[in-house]
Amino acid sequence: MTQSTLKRDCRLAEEISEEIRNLSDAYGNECWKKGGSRLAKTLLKDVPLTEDVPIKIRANDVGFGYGHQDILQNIDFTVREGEFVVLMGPSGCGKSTFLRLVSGLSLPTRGKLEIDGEPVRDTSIERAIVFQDYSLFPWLTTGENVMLALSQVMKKKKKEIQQVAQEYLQMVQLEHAFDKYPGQLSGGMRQRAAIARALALSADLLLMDEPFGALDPVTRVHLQDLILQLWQDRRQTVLFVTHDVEEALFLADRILLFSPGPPSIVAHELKIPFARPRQRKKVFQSPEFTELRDQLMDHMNKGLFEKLEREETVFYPGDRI
Ligand SMILES: Nc1ncnc2c1ncn2[C@@H]1O[C@H](COP(=O)(O)OP(=O)(O)OP(=O)(O)O)[C@@H](O)[C@H]1O
Repeated sequence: MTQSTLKRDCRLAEEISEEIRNLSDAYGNECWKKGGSRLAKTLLKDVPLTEDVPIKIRANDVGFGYGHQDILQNIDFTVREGEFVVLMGPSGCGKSTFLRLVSGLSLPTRGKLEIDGEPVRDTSIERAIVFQDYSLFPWLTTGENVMLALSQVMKKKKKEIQQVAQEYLQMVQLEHAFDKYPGQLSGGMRQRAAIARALALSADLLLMDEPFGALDPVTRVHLQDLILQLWQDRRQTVLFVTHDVEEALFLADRILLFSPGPPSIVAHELKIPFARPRQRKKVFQSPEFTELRDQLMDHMNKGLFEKLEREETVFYPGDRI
């Protein structure tokens, strides 16, 4: 063994023991399974996604409808562990509906939807979701909303849980709102509180439905960077819905574009080649960025114009809120 490999292995051993200490502090002994999987992800965080990475979500001919109206049809794709996948498509095409299916809040009316090789039958603490309408408990303060989520995954005393909740609220610049009720917050603040609550769960799968829709541009940029930073550290699998083309290109490994529908299918898939960790300026100024943005806009416009040619109603984002 050379001196440099010895040094490298010692450093790795130090990192492993440090991580084990952190995990044991954070979760206690009951949660070693979860701790072990986080440890593996932490150690593998800089390893690129390859075909060898296990499949997290598999949709096989998935369909869903309300009554006689089919909303989603023949949805077929896989998402690998640790992938950041963005879902895009015109308003009303079924992106939120698909997130509900993955979360287990609704079940497919046809086809198979699996997570970790098991059919989705119910909701799970391993799947954190940020809804468009924030859905905080109005009778709890902002801090209590985050603490409630944390108490599901941390076996700790109230004071420690309170401290961690404060840290998550600080991440979304909301530490001053700990004792305020959701009704006392602005829409953007409620949205940030819901994001803090979802992040606090450290779930394997993070489902985000237009999480930055109500935010001002500066806060939006801050939260995009935060999500990417946390994703880089934790390597959660993320499904993220947005109407913002630039946001999608900056965040995603892959973009799935739904057709206008209903019923909608996954009409196009775009792989995003920018190296990680990503630097905003570098990405936005690259020639590939402009090319990908134009490609994506072309695909989105094509779907909409086809729909108009069939003389169907086209909805705009926000029409249905
Ligand atoms: N509870 C419901 N009952 C009947 N139809 C519904 C219900 N919820 C949603 N829909 C319909 O399902 C379709 C898909 O809605 P969904 O909210 O999934 O679209 P979306 O792509 O997320 O839209 P947006 O971008 O506007 O949020 C729409 O036509 C909508 O009207």
